[in-house]
Amino acid sequence: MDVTELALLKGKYQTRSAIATELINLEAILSLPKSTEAFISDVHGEYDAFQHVLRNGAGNVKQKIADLFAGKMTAKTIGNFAFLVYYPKERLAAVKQRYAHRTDDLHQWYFDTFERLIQLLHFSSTKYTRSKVRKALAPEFVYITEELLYGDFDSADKSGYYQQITENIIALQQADEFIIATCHTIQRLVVDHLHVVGDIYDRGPHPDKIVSRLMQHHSLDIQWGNHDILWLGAVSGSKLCLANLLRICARYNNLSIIEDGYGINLRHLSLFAEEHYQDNPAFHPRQLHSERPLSAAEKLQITQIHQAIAIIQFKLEGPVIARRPEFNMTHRRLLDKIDYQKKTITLQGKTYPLENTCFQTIDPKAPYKLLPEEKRVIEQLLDAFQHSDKLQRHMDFLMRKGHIYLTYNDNLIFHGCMPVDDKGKFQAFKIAGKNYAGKALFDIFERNLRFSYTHPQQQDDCATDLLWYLWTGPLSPLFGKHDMTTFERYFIKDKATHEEQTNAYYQLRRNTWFVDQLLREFGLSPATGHIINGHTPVKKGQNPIMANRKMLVIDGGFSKPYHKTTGIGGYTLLYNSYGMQLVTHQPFTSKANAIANLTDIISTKRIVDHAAQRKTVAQTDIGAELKQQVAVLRQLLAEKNQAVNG
Ligand SMILES: O=P(O)(O)OC[C@H]1O[C@](O)(COP(=O)(O)O)[C@@H](O)[C@@H]1O
Ligand SMILES: [Mn+2]
Repeated sequence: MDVTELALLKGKYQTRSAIATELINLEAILSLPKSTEAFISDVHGEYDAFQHVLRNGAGNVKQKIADLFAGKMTAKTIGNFAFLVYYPKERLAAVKQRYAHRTDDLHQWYFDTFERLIQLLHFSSTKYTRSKVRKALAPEFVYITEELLYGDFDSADKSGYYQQITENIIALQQADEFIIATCHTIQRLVVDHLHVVGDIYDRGPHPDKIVSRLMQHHSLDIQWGNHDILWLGAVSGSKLCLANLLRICARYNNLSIIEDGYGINLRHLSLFAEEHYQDNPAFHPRQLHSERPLSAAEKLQITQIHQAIAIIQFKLEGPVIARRPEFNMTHRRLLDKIDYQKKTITLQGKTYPLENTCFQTIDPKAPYKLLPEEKRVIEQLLDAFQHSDKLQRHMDFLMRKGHIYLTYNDNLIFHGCMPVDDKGKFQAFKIAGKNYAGKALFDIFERNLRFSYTHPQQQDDCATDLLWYLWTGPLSPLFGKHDMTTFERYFIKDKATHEEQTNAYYQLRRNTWFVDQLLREFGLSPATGHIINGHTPVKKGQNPIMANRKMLVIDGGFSKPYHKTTGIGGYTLLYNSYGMQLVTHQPFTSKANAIANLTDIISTKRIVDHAAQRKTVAQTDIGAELKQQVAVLRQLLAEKNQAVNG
């Protein structure tokens, strides 16, 4: 606690009774059970699946219903009730249709539902103070809900009073609103704090909706993923980050996020592409079966854009790599390793034939030189990105809530890896003549990102180039692979060249000694800490829980294109007062399907660890702050008591 906070606290509680009341309050809070945290990762634009997980409290809502109504509800009733809590509006519509001409039955349903919801709300809020619960209630229903929540239903004197309230809710046509508001409050209370472990953006269709939804969330933090960095990088002035994200949008048939989502016009790029590129199978957009099939003209247009932006990207890479020798990426300057006549490329001494080439805008004598139109297109796009209000708001939010890593309640959270050598020694990266490794490496990247973000007009400076490095550099903690072989995958058949060698971190993190060393590096205790990562999809047959249960990887693949390799629809991790649980989600098909068939996507829960004793708020980071306040208030009270007692 700093001096101003101390002064504020002293100023706020002037009288002895005010201090005593606050002390009683704080100490009571410290003894409450620790609230529930949920971790989610690599959502990659899959808004509906993400929403579902928020609505079902990462599986927690159903668990609470099952615990509370054990022996009183069948599995089917539990499922029905759970879906009402997840999707109250849609489920209400179905119920009202069912009871269309049976008002009495509908009223009975309302009475039963009010009672169950209030019981569930009560059960979900026992860990919190009344003041916190009040903040989670819809303002228009605070009074009514509190009466129902804390009322004494058994007292004969009051039973008429409660009956009057519930009957009036129906008579005054507030029943639906009340049910919807209460369900939202329950959703909110079952998970008190959300950690988003990176990669909100790219591949899936609606990252913008995810960010808008997160902006409404009551309590969260974000660890940036390499894909999020592309978007932050573009707004910070990196043309390379911009070219990469556009290329990925074209590749996944997602250009509408740019145009419709963020109101950025792609006309110049599209016209340029149409003029210079033809059809090319290597650049066809990937399409999932569930999507509306593209017309031939649409497909051709995206294929042309895809090639145009990919070539701009490869051209832009040359000068950045050249001006930053400390990036050690000279081998990634590829356009000067091509024999344009023979259509071959020589990599590490080996020559490969090139296929699906589209090098017509490249001058073999100056392969990295942009055509004047290419220059204009990318500059115009950068300007548009930097002037989209909505994108700016979203990126501001990502900056405000985001970090490269976070330590929170004993745990270390980051998206990718800590770059290490085979022995587990932290690898050093040189920035402006100085070496950074371990925690210092994470910190210097974050400092540069914040600098670049606040200086968007500086586009060729080191801080901005480092943003692109974070996307693809061999020592980037967000990437963690030696090369990103994008070029090879478009143009070279030999799959050996497509391989992306991973940092030794991904092997070593299976070992307890290694995880302990990392926790210590960040000032955490190996006895209580965990590391939580996203980034690498946990493939079928692999275990997401490693190193004596201290290392947890929760990229289960929300991303639809990865469902085949992971076999599941994603993981979430829950950390409550009893310990940690890993929740596996089945692939999510669509919201409409989930509601119509009541198909939940939670499959299994695996206990990661189980606390012998329930953890309390006192054992959390917030608890540590509260304890400091308690100490200050105690001292203040002692001084005041002494003054009174003389
Ligand atoms: O599957 P795609 O779209 O070709 O993307 C592959 C690229 O994505 C990456 O895996 C990075 O994205 P992730 O952070 O989602 O793993 C690169 O290593 C790789 O080159
Ligand atoms: Mn990633």
